[in-house]
Amino acid sequence: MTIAGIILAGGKSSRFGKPKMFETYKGKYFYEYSVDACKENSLSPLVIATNQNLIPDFKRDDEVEFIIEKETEIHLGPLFAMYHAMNSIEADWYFILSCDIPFVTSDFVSYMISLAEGSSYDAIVPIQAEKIHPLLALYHRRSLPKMQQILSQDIKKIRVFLDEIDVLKVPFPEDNVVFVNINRQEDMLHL
Ligand SMILES: Nc1nc2c(ncn2[C@@H]2O[C@H](COP(=O)(O)OP(=O)(O)OP(=O)(O)O)[C@@H](O)[C@H]2O)c(=O)[nH]1
Repeated sequence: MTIAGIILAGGKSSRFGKPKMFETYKGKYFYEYSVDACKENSLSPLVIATNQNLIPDFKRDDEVEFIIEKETEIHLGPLFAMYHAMNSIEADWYFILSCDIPFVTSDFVSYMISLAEGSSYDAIVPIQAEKIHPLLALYHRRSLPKMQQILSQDIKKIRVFLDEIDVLKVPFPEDNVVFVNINRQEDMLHL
């Protein structure tokens, strides 16, 4: 079973006001927490999906590749970015990680991966207090055609895609901080 790691680190960061993947927490860029959690689980290939404008600020790392969206694609959102990256990489499963979740841990990634072995689900997605976290989740290669179909209808909502595939929803306790997600400057108060 091959599992690729895909870190989504593009988008507009319009609510945050500046590219949030380069915000720091305890001396590390936000996106580096995702990189490290993937490395510790030997996810390969390990890629960062981003765009040309952001590329210069990422640290060079021999273990990390970049998938770069074209100028016309950079504002198409996470569902497109997932599809674009997954479609360019050969793997059975893809671990998608959002760049704005600095509390993501290797143990979390490891637990999610343990559920993928032998699984016939199309996606394995965490859920906490009834909130689903599709940008910290595993997607099987077999979900790609449905993703493409949804995008071809100009639908950008991941929820619509999830309704069309077979999803294992994995419950996490309410006090688990892994899912703390930074969208606005005031969210930094939770760190
Ligand atoms: N590669 C890539 N990643 C994206 C894109 N849009 C969003 N993301 C990533 O998806 C995750 C969730 O993004 P959002 O916070 O919903 O969107 P955003 O554009 O980053 O921020 P807002 O403008 O504040 O909505 C983050 O990790 C983003 O970096 C995109 O078009 N390309």
